[in-house]
Amino acid sequence: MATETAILAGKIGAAVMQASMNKAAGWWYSPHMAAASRAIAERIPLVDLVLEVRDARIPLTSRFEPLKVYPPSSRRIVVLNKADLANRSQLKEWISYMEHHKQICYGVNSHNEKSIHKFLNFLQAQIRLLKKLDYHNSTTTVMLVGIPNVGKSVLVNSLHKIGRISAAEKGKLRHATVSPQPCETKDIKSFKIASHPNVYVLDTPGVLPPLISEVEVCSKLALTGTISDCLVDEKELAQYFLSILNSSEEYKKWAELFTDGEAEHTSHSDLEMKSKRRYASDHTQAFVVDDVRRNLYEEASSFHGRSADNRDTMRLIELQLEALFGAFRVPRDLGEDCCLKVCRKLLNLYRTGRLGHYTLDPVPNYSSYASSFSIIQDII
Ligand SMILES: Nc1nc2c(ncn2[C@@H]2O[C@H](COP(=O)(O)OP(=O)(O)OP(=O)(O)O)[C@@H](O)[C@H]2O)c(=O)[nH]1
Repeated sequence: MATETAILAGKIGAAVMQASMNKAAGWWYSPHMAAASRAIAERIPLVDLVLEVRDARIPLTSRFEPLKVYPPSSRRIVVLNKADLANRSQLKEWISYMEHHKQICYGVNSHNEKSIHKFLNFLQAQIRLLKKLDYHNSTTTVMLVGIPNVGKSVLVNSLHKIGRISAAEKGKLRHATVSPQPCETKDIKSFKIASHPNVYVLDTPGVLPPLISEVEVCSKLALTGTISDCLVDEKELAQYFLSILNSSEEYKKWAELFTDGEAEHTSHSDLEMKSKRRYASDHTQAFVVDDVRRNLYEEASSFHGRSADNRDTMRLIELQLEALFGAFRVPRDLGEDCCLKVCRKLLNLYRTGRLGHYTLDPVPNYSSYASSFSIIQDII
């Protein structure tokens, strides 16, 4: 079911995003990215361990192309970051899939201290295994690599913060640049995450291939924030997200918010009413998020079109976007801008995990043709 859903949403997404992606093709590949790509490639054979950071929502699409030439080994760990935003059961399936194919893989939420603590322990254990007898006498260098915006800098900051605190020798806290915009990391920088023996982690700039031929791949990268919004049409991106939402089970969880108009008559305290008036246009407020969910649920559950028909699906998406003007309290007198405002708010809620948890890459079938060697190599 999850696989069919992802395939259907993918097809619709590809249809919706075609024009936008043609416009964006290759624009992300700056001279700066080319230089970073060369610098990373030179260092890969020199470091002890490579952590390939991928986005847990797109474990396949976010693979780091330059590592394709290296077979799975104990010198490489795939880190599925932003685990808090992915579908939990599909994340588990992805990790099992990688492990089944001898690729060490770990899911992490870099914003969560407990998750980082566990990951740090796991990393130390891997380093001990790698270095064996030499462990206590040698310094280990770990390099984080990945496409833009997968959370490499947040991960290195968190490892540095926790590792530094637990290390016997405490250094000054440093910070790698973090941003919701892709390509903010410009240089390779080193951070100490353990002492006696020393472990250093190199944060590197995000790198994408110069050209990506598949529209579906580009659409997923844009939706998850790897390709900057200014390179794509945000309305198309919002439509793509809605196609994913409508073909998933996530919106059905919001049924309890839709009480056939009863919500209108529920009595609210003065304080609640005041707060609602004061923050009416702040889409991050819980009452606005609930309104958004309620409207999306109402439109999707009362729609009678065929989900396999692109035209029907697009009609539903248009109805949902219409309904969101009210939910987000966006006045319609702003012309073109008001639609853009609605789409931006919707994308922001999706990207912060407030509209459900989605894994956009289906887990390949272990036993089918997908397990043929060349395809496995493409994935891991
Ligand atoms: N929800 C969630 N957000 C995360 C996580 N890790 C990173 N982020 C967010 O993802 C965005 C990108 O994080 P960065 O650490 O700047 O990503 P990067 O890979 O270093 O980006 P580049 O500079 O493009 O290479 C920021 O808005 C982070 O707050 C995570 O585990 N969970």
